[in-house]
Amino acid sequence: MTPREASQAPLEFGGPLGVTAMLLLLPATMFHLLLAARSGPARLLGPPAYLPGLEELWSPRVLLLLFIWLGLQVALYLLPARKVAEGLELKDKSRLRYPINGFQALVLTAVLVGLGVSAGLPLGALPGMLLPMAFATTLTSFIFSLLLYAKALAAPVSALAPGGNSGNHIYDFFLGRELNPRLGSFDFKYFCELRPGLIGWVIINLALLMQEAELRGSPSLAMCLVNGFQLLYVGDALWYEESVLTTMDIIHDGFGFMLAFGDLAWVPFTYSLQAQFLLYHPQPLGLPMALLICFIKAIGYYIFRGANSQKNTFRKNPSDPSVAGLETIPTATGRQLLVSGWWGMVRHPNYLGDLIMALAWSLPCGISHLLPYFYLLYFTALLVHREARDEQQCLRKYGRAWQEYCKRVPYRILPYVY
Ligand SMILES: NC(=O)C1=CN([C@@H]2O[C@H](COP(=O)(O)OP(=O)(O)OC[C@H]3O[C@@H](n4cnc5c(N)ncnc54)[C@H](OP(=O)(O)O)[C@@H]3O)[C@@H](O)[C@H]2O)C=CC1
Ligand SMILES: CC(C)CCC[C@@H](C)[C@H]1CC=C2C3=C(CC[C@@]21C)[C@@]1(C)CC[C@H](O)C[C@@H]1CC3
Repeated sequence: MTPREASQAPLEFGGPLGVTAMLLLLPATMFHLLLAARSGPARLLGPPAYLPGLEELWSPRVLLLLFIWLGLQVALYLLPARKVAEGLELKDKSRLRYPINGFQALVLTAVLVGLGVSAGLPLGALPGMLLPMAFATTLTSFIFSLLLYAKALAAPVSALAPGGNSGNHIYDFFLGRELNPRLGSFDFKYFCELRPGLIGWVIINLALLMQEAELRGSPSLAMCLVNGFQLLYVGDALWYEESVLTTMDIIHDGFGFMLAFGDLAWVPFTYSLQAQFLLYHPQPLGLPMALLICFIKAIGYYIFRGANSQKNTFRKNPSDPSVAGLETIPTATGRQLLVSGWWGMVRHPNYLGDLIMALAWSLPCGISHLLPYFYLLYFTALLVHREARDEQQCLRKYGRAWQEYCKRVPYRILPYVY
């Protein structure tokens, strides 16, 4: 790329050195977690009990299964949608169109899996295939990201992501050079963000529950809670699918290894860690404690959904009766910022709700091990970093109005603490 074409956007994630470390560390962490969950001591820190050989990781049959899964999700994506939504305006003033049929894909997948299981599909065998499945998915994500990068090299400058065209090949491969890579109307980033990984996570959880029921006669209360909570989270994401169109992943980040690996491999294989842990380390859970955990989950969900819906309603129609009475700050762009309601409590109330829910997902696993709390730790780091990135973008977008908002609402995620 000539220097004229390279973007001047500041480098993120520690620049080329930082992303090289992440390229290696992310898959290594995922495999460490998969191995630790099935090992006796289930240690989050410290070396794994053993290192699997290639014969344990590589299976052409599992690769075929992965492609069948991806093919099924592509087919469901291409089915007629109840609605086609428009994305935000792009640099060239055009808007892309996106099918809103993610929830339909979840329901149809559940129906197909249900039919398969009643016809003898051994879903309980999936937990035994997680290692080769994660290996096949990592390999697929890597090759897919290489193809995306090669495609992006031929893309016009107007199609590039603001942050992923620094001119450094490794950095751009990791962050993603092209903003919205598509084949015809098929949008790779939008498809990957919400379908194969997120729905795959629910299926892996269900398989772990079925395997537990096979081993111990019935699924444990802890396993049922983890399955129910995470199904609610995925169902909610797909029900409100349209709101993903305004996230930084869609409007700002390119589609490279970070999101391809994150969406396809990281989400299903690490977000299912609590259920994996419970299969190999059953935890007693009494009814009073279960009720308390449900209460924590309900508070988290109430804040998460309340905050996200309030912002989405306000962005779509500021005169909607449910948000019309809220106090706002005008900005030079013509848009307004909410300064009362959920968004007057902290600057990221939705992150607070999400973190409370993350705590509720780990609590059914007891407090004897740190491993099931990995998601909470990782997610706190992800959201603190994401909040800082969003803050920079909002400051660029809204200038003085954003500074005024920060003065009026001084805390970022946790009132009076952070
Ligand atoms: N489980 C997981 O791994 C992850 C989950 N998430 C969840 O996904 C959801 C979306 O998160 P994310 O995309 O990071 O960010 P948000 O949904 O919080 O969106 C941030 C944007 O909201 C707008 N905004 C900020 N403050 C205000 C205000 N006061 N009034 C009106 N608009 C405001 C700004 O955009 P603009 O003004 O342009 O509208 C800002 O860029 C969250 O609930 C998060 O918890 C996110 C990442 C990972
Ligand atoms: C492992 C890497 C360092 C980072 C990978 C990040 C991705 C796993 C996440 C980036 C943004 C995400 C969002 C969601 C899932 C995780 C990823 C893909 C949601 C779909 C989760 C459900 C919420 O309701 C919406 C989220 C949007 C962002």
